[in-house]
Amino acid sequence: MKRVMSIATSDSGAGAGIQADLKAFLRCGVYGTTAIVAATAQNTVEVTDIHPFPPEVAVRQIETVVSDIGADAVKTGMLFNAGIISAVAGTIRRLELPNLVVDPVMVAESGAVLLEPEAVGTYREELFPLATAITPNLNEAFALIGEERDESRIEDCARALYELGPRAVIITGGHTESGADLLYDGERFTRIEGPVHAANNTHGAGCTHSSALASFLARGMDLEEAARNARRIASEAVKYGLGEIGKGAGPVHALGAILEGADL
Ligand SMILES: Nc1ncnc2c1ncn2[C@@H]1O[C@H](COP(=O)(O)OP(=O)(O)O)[C@@H](O)[C@H]1O
Ligand SMILES: Cc1ncc(COP(=O)(O)O)c(N)n1
Repeated sequence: MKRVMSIATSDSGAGAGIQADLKAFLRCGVYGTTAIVAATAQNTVEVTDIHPFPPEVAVRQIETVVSDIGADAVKTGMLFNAGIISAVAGTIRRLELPNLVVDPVMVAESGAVLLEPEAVGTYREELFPLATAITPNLNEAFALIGEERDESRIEDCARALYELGPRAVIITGGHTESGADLLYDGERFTRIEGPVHAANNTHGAGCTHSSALASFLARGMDLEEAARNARRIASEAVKYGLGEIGKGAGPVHALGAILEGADL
């Protein structure tokens, strides 16, 4: 079984973050491991607290897991501050970890700020150059290049992000008119189309997408095939989203499709 590590933050409501990543790994047929860099006190409505751990806590978890279990791919999720981003980037570089997917989480579905504003530069300078792919949503994509969101300029935005050094950029489509993800590999643009579902229960969609992408890269798919399958898994998780859990945007359900009709 391929091994994929999530370096990210705990969501106590378990819709997004590390908890969503583990569910997506299970769905994608890989063995998931975790380095937890911070804890949020969070539900489907709000984030009431964020506790970042000292950067060394992330480093030790990554080293300890990799020295025994190894990793065929890595995804990063919410990293919260510059110190953590820098320590994670340095460790990934030193251990030469393959197939890095960077999901630059900045704002929660509920509106809470999940990245200290001054940490944007650390993402751009230290982590993006190591990435096989970065997977911002439309809002994050424009925020990362310091511009106002303007969907008509999405290709220029992808080009500007590509110039920062990742091997590819995928701007996810949950907040676009078409609902398509946009893949840019420095040569061509590919629209990753698929069904658009009534989008009420999307808490964790981005986390599920980036975890699935890392899983399919670990399993040996090329980037385009991995991106198509990642959109399929994320959109399926939205389709089966759990409206009855919590009072806000319900958590996605990564295992919904395969548990349907299962004898529990
Ligand atoms: N309503 C929806 N129907 C189908 N797929 C969706 C829907 N919302 C999001 N997705 C998919 O989920 C993934 C995450 O997208 P997005 O919502 O843009 O990220 P985030 O959760 O970080 O805001 C993408 O592959 C996107 O296409
Ligand atoms: C700990 C944590 N990580 C990430 C997200 C973003 O979630 P989404 O996948 O909905 O963008 C979150 N709300 N909390």
